[in-house]
Amino acid sequence: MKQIPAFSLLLAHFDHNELLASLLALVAGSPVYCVDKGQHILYWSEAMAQLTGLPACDVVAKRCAPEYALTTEEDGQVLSLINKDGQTVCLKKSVQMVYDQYGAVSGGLGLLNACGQALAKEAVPSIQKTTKQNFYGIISRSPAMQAVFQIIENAAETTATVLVRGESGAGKELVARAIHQLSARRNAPFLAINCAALSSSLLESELFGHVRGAFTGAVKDHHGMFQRAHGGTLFLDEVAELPLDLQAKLLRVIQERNFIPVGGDRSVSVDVRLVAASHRSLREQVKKGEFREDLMYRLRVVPIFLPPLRERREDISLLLWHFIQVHNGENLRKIDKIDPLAMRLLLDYAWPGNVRELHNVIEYAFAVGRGSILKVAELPPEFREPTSTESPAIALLTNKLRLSAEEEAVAIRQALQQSNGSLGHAGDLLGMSRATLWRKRKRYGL
Ligand SMILES: Nc1ncnc2c1ncn2[C@@H]1O[C@H](COP(=O)(O)OP(=O)(O)OP(=O)(O)O)[C@@H](O)[C@H]1O
Repeated sequence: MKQIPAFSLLLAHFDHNELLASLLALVAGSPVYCVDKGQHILYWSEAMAQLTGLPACDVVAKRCAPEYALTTEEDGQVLSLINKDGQTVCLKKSVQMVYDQYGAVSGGLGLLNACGQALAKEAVPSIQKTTKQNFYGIISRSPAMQAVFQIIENAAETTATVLVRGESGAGKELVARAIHQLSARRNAPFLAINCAALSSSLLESELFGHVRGAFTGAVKDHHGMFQRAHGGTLFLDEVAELPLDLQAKLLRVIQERNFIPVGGDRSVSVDVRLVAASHRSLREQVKKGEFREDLMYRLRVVPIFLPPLRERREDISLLLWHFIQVHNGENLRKIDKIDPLAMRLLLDYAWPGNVRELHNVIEYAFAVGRGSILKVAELPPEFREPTSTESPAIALLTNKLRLSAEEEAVAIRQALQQSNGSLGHAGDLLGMSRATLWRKRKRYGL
């Protein structure tokens, strides 16, 4: 064992567990982590979670990614990674191996220190090719989304019609915008219309325009979206809701690149790239007789499926920190920590409203709470309503499910740390009375 001066004095003076706990508490604000000899993560400081966007609960007890490996050869190596804000950061890894009493490696401790600018530039190209966590404003590190990014890149080079399928709030419009931005049409207009939001006649007039006198109130010619998007991209959201008569008109524009405005007698030629989106399956709509099969095939030349957020859980913490960062910039409040119980609730939630809902949750926390820690009480009410698939954290809050003593002790320790030892505050976080908390604390020796 490597000895530092007065090391034995230190060991003799303190209880070893207490000493270790205090040291870990001291370094929690630095990007420090620890692995066992099989490179499984044993400890992941709060600063590591902040830096990488990966909370401890997602990585502890799992084998670390190769870039985080801790071996003597890795000491002094430079690693570049994309942080939770989507920026590439360059870090120097300092490694301290830990040996057992026979001199065999039993694990390692790692510390990441920021490197200089020049190194950061050198490291950028290779990492950007493999991991894009911020793709034209679409934040994701999920493999399924990385595949979507590749399809977007390839499709953008063509003028093929794209059909994006995904639940509400999953980012369909962002995909359409990314295609436009990446395409040669980027300097021409990008226009978006929701086909479910307007009545059939209004929609027709909005899409194809009308001539003066076409109907009561049509006092002058009106250029529709197809004309205004000439040379650019038109995003047709909720295309499955398009009435059948307008489906025929849309098919004609796609096939012949021209249309006749409402009340007009001359066709207008246009060059517009279409991106359509739907939360429904167009195939199902075709089966029900509500969507034209020929139009479906014309629209889904390049189909893109956006998985819902609950199927790409690795994106939850990344998105949470992304939106926190955005709101931190508004100077109303600066959140630099998410209470562990709140994080568990957020990670376990089903997110029916997908990323839009996640953003709303962060906006809510900024509206109702203050201070640097996002707490359970600052989450919208649905996070505190017990459900049939309760997470252990909810269970603890509602006292419905029994946690193992170990899990309960961890939750109590975290809540006490969070509230600087205040029993009242920790009890609020845990949903326990002061007396219950006092008793449990004594029982677990906390
Ligand atoms: N991966 C993402 N990264 C960052 N922001 C996202 C992401 N996905 C969605 N958003 C944000 O969530 C909101 C909803 O996204 P968007 O409008 O693209 O979804 P949508 O699937 O088109 O929803 P709808 O069908 O309800 O119109 C927007 O504010 C968007 O910026």
